[in-house]
Amino acid sequence: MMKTMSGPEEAQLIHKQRGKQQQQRSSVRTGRGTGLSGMKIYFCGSIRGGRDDVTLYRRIVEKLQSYGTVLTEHVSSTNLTDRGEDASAAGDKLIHDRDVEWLQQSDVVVAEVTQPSLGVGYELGRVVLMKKKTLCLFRPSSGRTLSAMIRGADDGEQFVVRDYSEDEVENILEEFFNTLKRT
Ligand SMILES: O=c1[nH]c(=O)n([C@H]2C[C@H](O)[C@@H](COP(=O)(O)O)O2)cc1CO
Repeated sequence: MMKTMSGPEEAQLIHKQRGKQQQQRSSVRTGRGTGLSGMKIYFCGSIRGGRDDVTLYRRIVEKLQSYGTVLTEHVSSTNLTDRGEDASAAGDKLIHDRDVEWLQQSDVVVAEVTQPSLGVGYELGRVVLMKKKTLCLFRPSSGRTLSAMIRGADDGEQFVVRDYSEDEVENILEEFFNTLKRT
């Protein structure tokens, strides 16, 4: 279980995040190890909404890393519990502000929306206003019905919702990034 952070620990977290951002900026500039010349990808997946799909998030992030830098790689970490990165209110503000900044920096957004999550819903609402190319992935086999506020936001172009089964995930991502190459 993750504990609440002290002031110095929080400062260390910010320092680590800044380092990561700088590293990401430099790999984006060089395009090293990236498919679509250093694309920045924001991946959304449930954290406090429940971690049932974390192994699938890992698979998605691994595939996304062949196309660019995944700003939110931590979402797919099996070490991250449903308590999130930090339980204190100060930590929450850091997480929120950092993630909104990453959303703004991102070129494309991919969200796994099967496990309902307030945070993912919020991120997608912000992203619609930012007019970023967005792919939402939903598994009907879960027995859930996706929120109308996500399914109904599909405009067939900028914001797309795709039903899929787990075994197709890599192919669907390939298809999506191939269409980006053509646009
Ligand atoms: O610790 C966190 N770190 C973090 O980056 N997030 C962001 C990224 C995820 O796409 C999304 C998950 O939201 P939620 O925790 O409400 O399920 O919010 C959310 C939390 C915890 O809410």
